[in-house]
Amino acid sequence: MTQEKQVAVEFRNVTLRRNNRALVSNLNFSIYKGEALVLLGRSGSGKTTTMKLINRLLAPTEGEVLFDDIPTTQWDEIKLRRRIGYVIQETGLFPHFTVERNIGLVPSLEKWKPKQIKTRAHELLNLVGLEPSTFAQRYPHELSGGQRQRVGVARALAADPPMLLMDEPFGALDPITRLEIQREFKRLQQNLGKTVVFVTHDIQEAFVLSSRIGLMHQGELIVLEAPQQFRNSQHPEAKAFLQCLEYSS
Ligand SMILES: Nc1ncnc2c1ncn2[C@@H]1O[C@H](COP(=O)(O)OP(=O)(O)OP(=O)(O)O)[C@@H](O)[C@H]1O
Repeated sequence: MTQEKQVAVEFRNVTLRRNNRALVSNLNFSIYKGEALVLLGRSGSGKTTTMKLINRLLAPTEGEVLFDDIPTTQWDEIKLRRRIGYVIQETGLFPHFTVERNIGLVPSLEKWKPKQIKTRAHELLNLVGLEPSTFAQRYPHELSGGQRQRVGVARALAADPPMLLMDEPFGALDPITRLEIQREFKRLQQNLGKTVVFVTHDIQEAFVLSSRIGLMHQGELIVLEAPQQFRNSQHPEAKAFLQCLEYSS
């Protein structure tokens, strides 16, 4: 049975300029519901800018970004961001809140009952592989980097948003923990059916996580392919990235 792909986000002729310089130009692509799209590219290629256009931390200078068929500029900002979890490298956990309270932040803003928030926080801790009785009452500084990232993922999932944006969330981890958490996250993403946009400059990570890889170069999206097709790309920038894989294998 072939399933009709449903569009979650669409970029239509999107350009963003600052001081007469285009940070991203002429972006035209769709992100499908349930997929894991990895934006890959060198530092400064425009990955983070593209991501921030989705949750309207930035707005296009030209063109439009549609979330659920409505331009982001027409969305109520709060409502839009509640539908889009956001995980960044530094996790942004509040240092003076326990793990449980950090995870329950959005549910408490949405006025869930305390008992319901606690149950949800514990459910999510289990989901990301942290034993609630050990971790729920700890503070962020009492966790390792990998554990903090897991809490960051749990927090982003707390109110069950259909979409997650992840900006190099595993960048600071040692390679073994990183691979472990990448694999777990991939499984989690597939099981939960979330739409994920993931930014990285690490092609190995792109191959572990993605259903499609979008390669950015100088503010443009130059290749957008499933990993198998990406491997055969003849674009010089794609070949430069693929060479990094050869060195690591
Ligand atoms: N607010 C801003 N004002 C002006 N220029 C900016 C702004 N934010 C980013 N830029 C520039 O836009 C370009 C793209 O930046 P962006 O952060 O999107 O790249 P990136 O691919 O995510 O890089 P990295 O991997 O280093 O995080 C860079 O040249 C950056 O210096």
